Amino acid sequence: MLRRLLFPEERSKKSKNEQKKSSVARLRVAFQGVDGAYSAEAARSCFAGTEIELCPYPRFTDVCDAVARGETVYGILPVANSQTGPIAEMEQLLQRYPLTVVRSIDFPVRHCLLCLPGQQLHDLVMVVSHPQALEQCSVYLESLGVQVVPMENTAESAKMIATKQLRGFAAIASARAAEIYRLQILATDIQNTPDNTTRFSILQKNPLAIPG
Ligand SMILES: O=C(O)C(=O)C[C@]1(C(=O)O)C=C[C@@H](O)C=C1
Repeated sequence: MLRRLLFPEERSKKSKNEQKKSSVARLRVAFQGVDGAYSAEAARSCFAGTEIELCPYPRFTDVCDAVARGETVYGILPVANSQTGPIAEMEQLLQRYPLTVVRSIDFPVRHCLLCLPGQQLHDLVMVVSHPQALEQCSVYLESLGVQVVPMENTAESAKMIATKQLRGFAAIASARAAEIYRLQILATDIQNTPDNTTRFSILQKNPLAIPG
């Protein structure tokens, strides 16, 4: 107690060290896209109760590279969807990289239509999103009758609309992406099937063998 009073700087040094240690100890998980992507949400749900550090990468192949190089302990990939089936790109990546699927979860994917605050359905000329999300919402999109443009990631599409303040644009993404990028939700549950789920797999380079 007395030492703390006499040397307060010692305490702040220690807490900085502790902070450093805890951030090193956190499990790094690579995902494709930006915050608010379904991959990130699925990783949070998969590691619920464990402190993880979500590490964004632009492409799915970068996620595999990050795990293969040891930059992150885990990576997460969307491997199949309840409506559209197995995702070919992921099957190829799983064959190409010497990585092991250590866990898989079926994550509910509830797509929303997001735009700048104040915009209405009749203002829209273009909808952007990941090709998988566009396919999963094809019925709704046909009814909208606007131009559809594929992008790398659902949350990235939302982020682009917010950053560039794109009027007349909407993104198909999660409700979480709307919150993060301060967009308005024009419609919810726009996927073709109400119980739409995507299977996400967690990858690891050298999983520890369980003794015994
Ligand atoms: O774009 C995202 O947010 C992703 O996580 C990718 C992805 C996919 O590739 O299937 C994940 C879940 C949904 O099925 C739509 C898109």
